[in-house]
Amino acid sequence: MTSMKIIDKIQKKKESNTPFYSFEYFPPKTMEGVQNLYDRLGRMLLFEPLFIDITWGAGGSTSALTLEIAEKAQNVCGLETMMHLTCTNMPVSEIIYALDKAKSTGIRNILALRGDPPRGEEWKKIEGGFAYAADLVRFIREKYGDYFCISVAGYPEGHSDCVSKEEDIRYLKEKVDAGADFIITQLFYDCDIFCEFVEKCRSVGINCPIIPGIMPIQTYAGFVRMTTLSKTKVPQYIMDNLEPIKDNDEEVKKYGVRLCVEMSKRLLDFGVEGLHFYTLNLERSVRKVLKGLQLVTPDQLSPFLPWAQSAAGNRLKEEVRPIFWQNRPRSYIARTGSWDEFPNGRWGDYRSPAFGDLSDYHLGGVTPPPGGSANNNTTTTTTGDSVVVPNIYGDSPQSEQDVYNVFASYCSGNIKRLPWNDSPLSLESENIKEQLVFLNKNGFLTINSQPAINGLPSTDKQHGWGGKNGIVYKKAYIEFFASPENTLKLIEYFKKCPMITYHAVNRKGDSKTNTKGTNAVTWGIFPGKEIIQPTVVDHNSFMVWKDEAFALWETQWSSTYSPSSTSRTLLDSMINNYYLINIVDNNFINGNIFQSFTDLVNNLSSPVLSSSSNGIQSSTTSNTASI
Ligand SMILES: Cc1cc2nc3c(=O)[nH]c(=O)nc-3n(C[C@H](O)[C@H](O)[C@H](O)COP(=O)(O)OP(=O)(O)OC[C@H]3O[C@@H](n4cnc5c(N)ncnc54)[C@H](O)[C@@H]3O)c2cc1C
Ligand SMILES: NC(=O)c1ccc[n+]([C@@H]2O[C@H](COP(=O)([O-])OP(=O)(O)OC[C@H]3O[C@@H](n4cnc5c(N)ncnc54)[C@H](O)[C@@H]3O)[C@@H](O)[C@H]2O)c1
Repeated sequence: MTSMKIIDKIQKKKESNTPFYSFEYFPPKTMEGVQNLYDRLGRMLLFEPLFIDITWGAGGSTSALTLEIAEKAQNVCGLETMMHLTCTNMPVSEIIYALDKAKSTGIRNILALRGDPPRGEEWKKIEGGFAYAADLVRFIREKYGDYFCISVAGYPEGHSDCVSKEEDIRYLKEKVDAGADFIITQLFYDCDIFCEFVEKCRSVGINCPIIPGIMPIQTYAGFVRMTTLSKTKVPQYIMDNLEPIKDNDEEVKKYGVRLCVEMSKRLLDFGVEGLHFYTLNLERSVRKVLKGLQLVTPDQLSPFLPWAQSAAGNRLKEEVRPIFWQNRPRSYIARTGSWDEFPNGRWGDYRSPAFGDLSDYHLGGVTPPPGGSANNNTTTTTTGDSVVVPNIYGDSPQSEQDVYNVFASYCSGNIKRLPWNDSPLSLESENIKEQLVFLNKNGFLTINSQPAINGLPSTDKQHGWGGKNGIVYKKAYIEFFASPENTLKLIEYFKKCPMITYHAVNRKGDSKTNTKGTNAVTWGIFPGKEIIQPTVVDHNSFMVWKDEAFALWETQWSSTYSPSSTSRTLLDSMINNYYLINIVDNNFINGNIFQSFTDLVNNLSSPVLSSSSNGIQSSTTSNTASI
């Protein structure tokens, strides 16, 4: 395909008086995700977007992949592609490399950005790099003349670093004056704010197209977390509309589509040339919005009917939902690809194209603060170390038992968050709270769990999911850190428990497991549907998650102490030695996942005779509920 400048394409659309739309994608985290993104790009090609664009990971973390995907999208998929390029950590030589590479592969469109800082850091200009997007635009024009069409970012609510909206608009004008051809805005949910922004831009002489960035709401939790972290204004009526349906994922998605259609109509009436969709690598909602706006024909939609997908053999792979990320909102937002196809899915499938990296600029570059940064104090410990005390986790730990007590305090509700858990235990854990406290006090440091459920109404307040008239099931699941000694003892114990499956891995990657397969841990039966299996435990995802899990321990907790402090040394040693383990009790009818821990604490090295050991004996269990 001969590539074209997007600004010329916009001009042509304007002449024919037809609105356009475009789709943003990000580089998926895994190679399987990348492969599936290509499939998805191929399918979305049928919608005939004016262009697509590929983001540049925070701090250049995805630069090679961004270049590769942009090239394939342009040359293999035949999509007009715009590559994002940021200044973060980029010396001029690397900027030239990226632009030369783009040029040599036929890409003619660049979104020039300052970029967000790498996770957990403040933005800094590097030696020999650029400080602002305007400098990058100027540089591209100087070195490449008119070859590239350049777009830049605009912020209807003002950029998070800016002193005032007026000043931000002045800097936006500087980018346009430096040679930018058009503007794409940050997402927003209040159209009035966008319209005022455009009017202010026009009043200071910004005359180029200003394209609104739109993100369909995919899940209630994701939406609330994302808009809170990025401080995006949400009109009250949207929150009021979501309130009664917030527990019904399918309804939330449908509302997200309706809202997007309404917003898009308003924006088109206002006179925007086109709509830019933040797809999060998902296709279903965007497809429905385009259908709602009558911008696509039935022919363009038909290949996406369920039977066509099934014939392509994609169904099985799209049903996989690893459980590990359930407590991580940022990962959760970036990786909820699976929710697209299965409204009850919890966490990203590592093979899904929507399985992304942690850095999501839609959060406005906001990284949740480490453990106590919001309320840190410097103090001197009994050992004389001067440390920053993360109040949020209590006093600085001096022994492993102190660390155990922090985890236990979280489960008993005295500490509100842990590095892996942004909010307190959920209602789902109420009946197993005491057992979790016991585990943690004894050195099994839990970060995730679910109790066994043997058939409860899908509307059950504590355990239900997925809307009305269903029946839901869960296998008991616990994920925790444990010392190498405790890990070995547990593994020995599990040799006599055929119904227990586990995966254990330390930071270095030494892994132990008694299972290879993908294990369904949550499923539901709904009228007129096949079994819905939203959550699985899966080895490959676990291995990806373990890097994040150990990194969180370090970045959110141990690194908040000074390097020579006792607490830092202690935590670092635990991080380097402990195993991350998940166990599933496959006997969801009468298993007792906590038995093994009680036995170990009581120095019993194997089960006496429990339901988990033979899989058939019935016992009274405190963690199983039935209809
Ligand atoms: C459509 C879109 C796509 C994006 N894609 C990515 C991506 O792929 N990867 C990524 O990491 N991030 C991305 N971002 C996020 C963006 O990189 C961040 O918001 C970043 O913090 C600002 O980038 P910018 O290009 O808007 O910066 P700039 O325009 O340089 O502005 C940055 C800040 O500096 C201020 N400023 C500008 N010029 C001056 C000056 N001369 N003196 C003083 N202050 C000044 C501005 O008011 C603003 O507060 C995207 C944002 C949008 C809206
Ligand atoms: N619960 C389900 O099976 C299910 C299924 C489909 C969809 N959903 C939807 O997914 C979203 C989130 O669901 P969720 O309830 O599973 O998410 P969650 O984040 O509340 O789940 C994490 C689970 O781990 C527990 N946990 C957290 N920290 C822990 C720790 N340190 N030690 C031990 N356990 C800990 C929590 O109490 C909770 O039970 C909701 O919108 C929900 O409707 C849930």
